[in-house]
Parts: sequence; C-alpha cells; structure tokens
Amino acid sequence: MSNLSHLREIDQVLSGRGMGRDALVEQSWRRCVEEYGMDPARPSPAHIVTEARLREHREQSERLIAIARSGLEALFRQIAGQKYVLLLADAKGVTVDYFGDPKFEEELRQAGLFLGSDWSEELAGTCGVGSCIITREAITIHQSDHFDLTHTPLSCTAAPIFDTRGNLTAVLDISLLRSPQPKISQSLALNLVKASARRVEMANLMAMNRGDWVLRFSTSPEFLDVDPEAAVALDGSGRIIGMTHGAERVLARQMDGRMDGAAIGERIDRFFDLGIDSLPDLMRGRPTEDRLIQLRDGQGMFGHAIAPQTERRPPAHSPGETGPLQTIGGSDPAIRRLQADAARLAPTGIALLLSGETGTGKERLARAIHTSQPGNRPFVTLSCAAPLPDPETLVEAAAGGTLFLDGPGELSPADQGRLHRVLAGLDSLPLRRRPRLITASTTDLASLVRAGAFRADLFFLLAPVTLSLPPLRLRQDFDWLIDRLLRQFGHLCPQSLRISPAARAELKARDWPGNLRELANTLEVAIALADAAVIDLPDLPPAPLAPVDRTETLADILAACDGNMALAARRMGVNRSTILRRARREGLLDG
Ligand SMILES: Nc1ncnc2c1ncn2[C@@H]1O[C@H](COP(=O)(O)OP(=O)(O)OP(=O)(O)O)[C@@H](O)[C@H]1O
Repeated sequence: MSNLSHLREIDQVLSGRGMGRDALVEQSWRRCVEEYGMDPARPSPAHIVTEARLREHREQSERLIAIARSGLEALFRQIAGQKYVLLLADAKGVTVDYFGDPKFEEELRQAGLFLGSDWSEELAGTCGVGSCIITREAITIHQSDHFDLTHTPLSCTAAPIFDTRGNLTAVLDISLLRSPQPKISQSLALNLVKASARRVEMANLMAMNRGDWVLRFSTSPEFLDVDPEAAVALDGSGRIIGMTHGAERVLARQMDGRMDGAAIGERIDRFFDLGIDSLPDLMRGRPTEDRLIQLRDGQGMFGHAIAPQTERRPPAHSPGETGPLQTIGGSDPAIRRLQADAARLAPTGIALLLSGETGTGKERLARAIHTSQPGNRPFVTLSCAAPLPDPETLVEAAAGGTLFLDGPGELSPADQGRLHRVLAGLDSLPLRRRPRLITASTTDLASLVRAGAFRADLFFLLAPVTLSLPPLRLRQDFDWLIDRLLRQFGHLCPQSLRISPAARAELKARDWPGNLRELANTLEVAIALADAAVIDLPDLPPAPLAPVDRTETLADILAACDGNMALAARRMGVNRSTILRRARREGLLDG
C-alpha cells in the first residue's frame, strides 16, 4: 500500500467511511488523531528512552523480567530462524527485555524493535504493544494497520500479561521487520504469544503464592498438569488472593463480566461447587478424569490443586526473601536487617523515613517497598526542591499508592508549614485512597528538630520509623553489588561482562562519596572504555572526589574489607604495617 493511500484510508476512517479494517485498528487510528493530536502525514522515528530511564524501567520490572525470561527464551527458540524479534514491554510501553538476532541489530534498533524503545500508543501511534495496552487484548498490528508511516513495514503481534490481581503489568510482543505475507499469516504468532503470556502469568502466580493453595483448571484434561489454562491462589479460608487472566475471564462470567480484579477476596465456593477442604482430592495423585469440577454456571472443568509448598511462615518475613527487596543487597548484616524490617513494614501503612548519604539507594528502597506489595498502584515522587502541588492534585495522583517525599530537610519554615498542612489533610481520606508516605533524607532530620530547624509535628508525621541505608564504603556485599550492576548493564555489551581481580580490588579500596550512584556510573564508564568484555584496571575512570577524613573506626573499615589488611590500608591511604599496628593496639587481632 502506498503512503498516499494509507493517508487517504485514515481520512476515510475518520470521516466514518472505513474500508473494513479491524475495528480495534480503526478505533486506535481515531485515538491517534482525536486524542493524541497525531498527524499521519508527519511520520516520526522510533522513540528510544535514555539509558538512565531504561535503567529505571528495567529496575521496576526486574522481578517480572526474571520470571518471564525462561518462557521468553523458550518462545524465542520456537521462532528462531524466522527473523522474529521478541520484546517484553512494561505497562507504560517501554521495552525492558529483548531477544533478537544480533545480525540485524542495527536495522532492528532503527525500527525501534530494541531495548528501550517506547511503544506507548500516544507516542508511537497504532502499534502492537501500545494498542495492546489500551485494549488489554492480544492483537496483531500488521503493516499498514500501523498509523505512523515509519512503522508500516512492521508486523507486530502482542499479548498482555496481567499480575495476580488483574492489573496489566507487561506486554509480550513478537515482531517482524517486514513480512511479505498477509495478516492472517500472523495467527500462529498470535496463538504463540498468547500461550507464552499465559505461561508467564502462571509462573508469576506460582512464585507469588508458594505458601498458599493454588487451584489450576482447564476445559480439557490433556494438558491440565503441565500447561493449564487458568489458576487461582487461595488463602486458608478459601478466598481468592491471586489469579491468572484466564481465571479472571472464567470467574467474570459469574460477576456480570467484571474484569477489574473484583474476584479478589471472593470465596472460591461462590464460583465452583467446591470448598477449600475438597482441594486435597484434586491433587496430582488422582487420575485427571476424576478431577472434574463444576462451575456454578454449570460448566464442567478439570482441576488440579497444589498444596502450599512450604510451611507457612509469618507473612511479614516472606516478601523480603524473594521479592523486590532482595534487589537491595546481598549478604551484608546491616542490609539483611534492613530487608527484614522493610519486609515487615511494607504491608502496613506506616510512614517510613529512609536516611542515608546521597546515592545509597533510598529511592531504590522506597520503590522496592512499594512494588513488594501487590497491585499496580501509583508511586508519586514529591521533590521538596520543587514547588508543592495543590493537595487535590497530589491526592488524585497518589491515591491508594505511595507518596515518596524527597529531601524535606532543605525546606524553609514556611514550606514546612505548607507541607504539614498538605500531609495532615491526607489523614481525612478514606483508608483505601490514603497514600503511604515514604520520606528520603540525606540530612539527619532528628537533629534538625533538636536544633529547632525542622518542625517537630512534621517530623513525627514523616518518621514513626527510620530505616538507615549504610554508605557503600561500609557494605560487606560489595562483590554482590558489582556483579549485580554488571548484569544490569548487560545490554551495553554483547558478551557477558567480567571484571578483573585487580580492577575489583581497586574499586573495593575506593571511598565512594557518591555511593551506589557513583559505583554505577564508574562501571558504566568502564564498560564503555573496555576493549573486551573484561574490565581491567586501566578501564576504570579515576575517582572524581578525593577521599575525605572519616570518623569510621578501624573495626568498621576492616569489617567492610572482609578483614583484608591490604585493602583497608589502601582505603585509608596508609601502609599495611600501620593498619596491623593499629589493629593490634585496638585489640582487633589475636596475639
Ligand atoms: N541495590 C542496588 N543495586 C543496584 N543499583 C542501585 C542499588 N541501589 C541504588 N542503585 C543505583 O544507585 C543510584 C542511586 O540510587 P537512589 O536514587 O535510590 O539513591 P538515593 O539515596 O535516593 O540518592 P539521593 O539521596 O542522592 O537522591 C541509582 O542509579 C540506582 O539505580
């Protein structure tokens, strides 16, 4: 189809004389013009977000990426050799994971079929990912179905992935740079991508509910045990606490078609002719044919119940062990305590103060606490350096989510008063809409209160509990952090990245006044400077700031260096024998 006829057809659709394209496509074209103000005569190139934003999006989707990976690898193997690329986009449309043939990398990057491309409909126009997010349906957007002429060579097939509460959380897309075939040729792709999305949801449900009963069900017995169609997770009293999208579809038939997570909290016997006590009868030991279950609307299905896999631990402990809080750090005693405390506090609505030097990961921890809780709730940052928004706007944006307050220690007395009024006003909201407050501060707010420089009433509103993030130079999980950052930067380098022992030792010996932010930047520069996939000493940029005198004790520094005297000596800028002498004098060594 020529560019001109594409423009002409869009015009016809807008004037109500469509030529019989899919209704979903025609509706999307209308949105492009009427809601997003796009002009089809002005094509725009693929939108790629900055490295920093990509990193943020990947961090936020980290859990899902990890769960989806093996499913995506299996799917990619199925389609390999057919020039398909596979994209996993987050709920905002940004590509956070990608599998493609490196041979076509440049072409794919230009077409936006790449890590970091933003396929939200309001930016890219009608497209697989963006239109799937809007319609919440699996969809094929084939060639001239695309609104923007830049994308009309592509054929994109996308399916939504829902979290266990029914919120759209990601989109799985397989795309072809060009396809000589008609749209119908993509129906196999559509089935593949739907099945993969279903498996990712199933894996997610199982991972989220290891300690709970899970009831899987299918219309036919053949694949029930290995690849079921749908599943719900149940608490001890038989209430639904999680579900796959397939399950929500089945349950919605008995809830007037409602697909907005309404089934969560309902008892299973409202939908099926069975209760929690009959689940042991549906476990794998019984022949599949004997595991027939009846929906209350009369339909028969086959059920497979999976018992809680481990002893149920108090819920306060479990989220920190597997969830996003794991991404905060490795085996550092202070971090372990922090993770355990954060896991206990996360499900409560208690306001939290996160304290720590710049770059220690306060915002990162706030986001981890937020995402460790189910649901696609808003996370709104309120920077105290910017003018305060009016309370209504704030409540509207953050309702039911997290309000992250950054840097209140710098506020003038008048602004503190204003902030106090805004925050105190949140208390009058119904519980469901009241956002959870998490504050980050690099200054010690308690001493500001004592010095009369910070309002005590505001302090007590913000800080019923304080969680302190240790500075990087005192962390004992430095190796874990380096390895994790290298994995996170994996997309910058085709081979798997390593770091030489000498470079690692040099990094450990540094002072890191900018903490994790400085470490991440240093590694990013080193990756860019390194010739090969091994980062060596000469690739490391020099530390931008000279070390400062610290008040940390020798014991602290030795602990952070795993007792290694040579490392401690380099960090303190003295020689090894000085450390040895001081350690003996302070009784830190035997003999
Ligand atoms: N556990 C972690 N693993 C990997 N990277 C991390 C981790 N924690 C923080 N980072 C990275 O370090 C940088 C700084 O983190 P963050 O913004 O959370 O720090 P902060 O304490 O809020 O900083 P500031 O006080 O300056 O606002 C970010 O780029 C973040 O991605």
